[in-house]
Amino acid sequence: MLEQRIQQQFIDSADLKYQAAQTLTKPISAAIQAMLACVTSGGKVLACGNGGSAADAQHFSAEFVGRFERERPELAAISLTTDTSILTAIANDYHFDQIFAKQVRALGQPGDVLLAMSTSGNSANVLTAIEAAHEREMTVVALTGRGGGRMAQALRETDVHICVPHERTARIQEVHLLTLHCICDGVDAQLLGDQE
Ligand SMILES: O=C(CO)[C@@H](O)[C@H](O)[C@H](O)[C@H](O)COP(=O)(O)O
Ligand SMILES: [Zn+2]
Repeated sequence: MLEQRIQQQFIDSADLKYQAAQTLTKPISAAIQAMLACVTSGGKVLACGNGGSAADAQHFSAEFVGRFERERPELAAISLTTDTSILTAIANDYHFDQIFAKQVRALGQPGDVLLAMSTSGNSANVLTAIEAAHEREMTVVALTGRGGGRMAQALRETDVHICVPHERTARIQEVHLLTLHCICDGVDAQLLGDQE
């Protein structure tokens, strides 16, 4: 019974990945172009999300700043989920909804990219970060699921929306992680050429 349950999780995750390969290829390609244009013109990616998506923001920033699979120049990315002094001060003095938005207003410059992740598309602190990014003339790359929630309405035409066609947070997160690795791989390929 337990083993069957485990196998079903693998099957569901793999099925969703096959399905998402059809629908997400175009927006992921657009995200790669947006991030490449940003970092090659002196910009940076600011990444945010809650819970598992906070971990994804950090995972992504580590691969941009450190490396992904190949040696290449460092790429500018900052996860907005890591500084506990900033996070606790903003949540304590203002509101939890502001923890990312105030950092975006502090650090964001025109031409930077906000990588905004929410499986529901409804996290208020991610939504306010998107508004702040628009104020700063940044492009938003949004990773969502469940139809995109309120984030789908908040995005502009010039933004990129990668919406995983599923309802379950865990499955959506699994495709988000694959998407982030596709972005790292695509940016590296554009910078260094296709690997032989
Ligand atoms: O990782 C998980 C569940 O798989 C959780 O930590 C999850 O990320 C948290 O419940 C988040 O607060 C969910 O937020 P969101 O994806 O709806 O924006
Ligand atoms: Zn999770």
